[in-house]
Amino acid sequence: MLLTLLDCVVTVFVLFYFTLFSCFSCVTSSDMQKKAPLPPGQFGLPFLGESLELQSALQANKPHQFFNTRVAKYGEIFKTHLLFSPTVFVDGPEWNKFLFSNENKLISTTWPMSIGKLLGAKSVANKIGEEHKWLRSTFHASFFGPSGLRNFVPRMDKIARSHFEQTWESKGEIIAVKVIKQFAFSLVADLFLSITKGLEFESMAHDVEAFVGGIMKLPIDFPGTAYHKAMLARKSLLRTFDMIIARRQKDIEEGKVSVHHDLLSILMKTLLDHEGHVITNETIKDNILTYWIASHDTVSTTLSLALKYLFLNPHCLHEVVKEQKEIMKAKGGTTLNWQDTRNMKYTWCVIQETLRLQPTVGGAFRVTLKDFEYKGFTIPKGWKVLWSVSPSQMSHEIFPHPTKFDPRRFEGGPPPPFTFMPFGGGHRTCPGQEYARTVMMVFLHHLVLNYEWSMVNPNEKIVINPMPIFQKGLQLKIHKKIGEKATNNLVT
Ligand code: HEM
Repeated sequence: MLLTLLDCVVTVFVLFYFTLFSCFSCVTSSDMQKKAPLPPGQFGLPFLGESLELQSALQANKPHQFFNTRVAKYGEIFKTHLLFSPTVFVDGPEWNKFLFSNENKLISTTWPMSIGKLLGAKSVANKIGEEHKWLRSTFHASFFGPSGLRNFVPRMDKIARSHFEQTWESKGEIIAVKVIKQFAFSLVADLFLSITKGLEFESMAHDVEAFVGGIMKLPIDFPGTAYHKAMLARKSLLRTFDMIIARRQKDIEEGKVSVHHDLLSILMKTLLDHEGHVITNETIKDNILTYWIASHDTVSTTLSLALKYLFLNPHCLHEVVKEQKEIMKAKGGTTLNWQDTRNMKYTWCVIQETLRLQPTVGGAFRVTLKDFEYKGFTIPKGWKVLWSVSPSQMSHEIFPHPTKFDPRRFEGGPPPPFTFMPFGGGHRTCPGQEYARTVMMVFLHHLVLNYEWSMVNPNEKIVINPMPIFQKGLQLKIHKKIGEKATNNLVT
């Protein structure tokens, strides 16, 4: 009750604050009489703008409808008011190209302060310019690019097999999203920190859940709120990281572990920062946390959606099984390697088609750094611009029969530039995409060779908040393949 009251007070305060901010932005823009006009469109209700309309489109899992109705009314560029800020939306690949080539010149990343605080001052998400570039290339070169990742595919293969044995083997029915999240968590805990079980594993699992549960909630740092729990989880995770780092330092000095053992060891021992010093512990901790959180729901959501589409399109599942059997036979049953995951071409088309039809990350906000003109309209400094993947991914011209699940549309080369961007673009394009692809290929390999599944409710509702969420967590009936069908008796 106290919390409900407090929620109300804080909400009113936040609304008041943001309205003042928005009014200020509007006054600034009214100074620009000589400039091109503002884009057409409506700001909607006081305080709330058109946030409720967007929210209801997301609840109905039809975000493109919010944009399409306005594009039909105003044209390819329109203004609106979302999440307490005047916002401009522009449709089409030409804008995507413009936007992503002007990062840090005309626009910049913008996170609510509350999220920035949770991720930490040294997080890649909070950095811009040279430091941002350096952090990304450091993580790419050490682990998240092909040259780093290829060393870890056999280990992913091992973790996947153990996951299926422990979690799927004896079950008749599962809540798929929950179970796949456990897989994603085990992978990160092992590959980033070499933690596979025990108290540290359990406490991090608990903390990551609390962190993810509070990151998108009202930012009230008061005992009992989801945001407060997330802040506590951050502190607890950093304490655990400290203990692991201290232990690792000793182990490396004593030669007990290789410096290429996992992401942590690689970061601790083989990397230098701008000034030629070893990367700091603060930078390591904030970024391990950021990459961990960024991977947590994205991979599990995408895989769960793929399982749904494969169940609803058995001919596609048949193609995936065929491809995976061929890969397994060609290697005589040995552990998967990097090249195997890149040979899974049709399976990758399935994931891309999944991300086209039901994007895991629907888009992002940017803030404008100065007034600028686009197509005869002024976009004022301090406004937000919203980039959304949905409109072009559901365009009839670019993707004929856009509502049809058709992985083969991705065969024979990528779609036209800036039309299909599930991992974003430009300076902030997802640095975890190769990792995500590899993990998803390994998971699907073991899944389709060993299990059959059916959806308990093929019409299970999905809402977007902010990622697609199955209302019942995707209930699946599963069935282990046996005898002739089970072809995955691998040699380890
Ligand atoms: C299917 C899975 C995934 C999808 C669809 C996805 C999508 C995206 C998108 C669209 C962005 C750009 C957001 C923007 O423009 O502001 C992004 C950023 C990011 N992603 Fe992913 N992601 C996925 C998986 C992962 C994984 C597995 C990791 C880590 C291992 C990761 C780490 C990050 C990080 C750290 C950023 C922020 C980059 C920066 O600010 O420079 N993502 N992701």
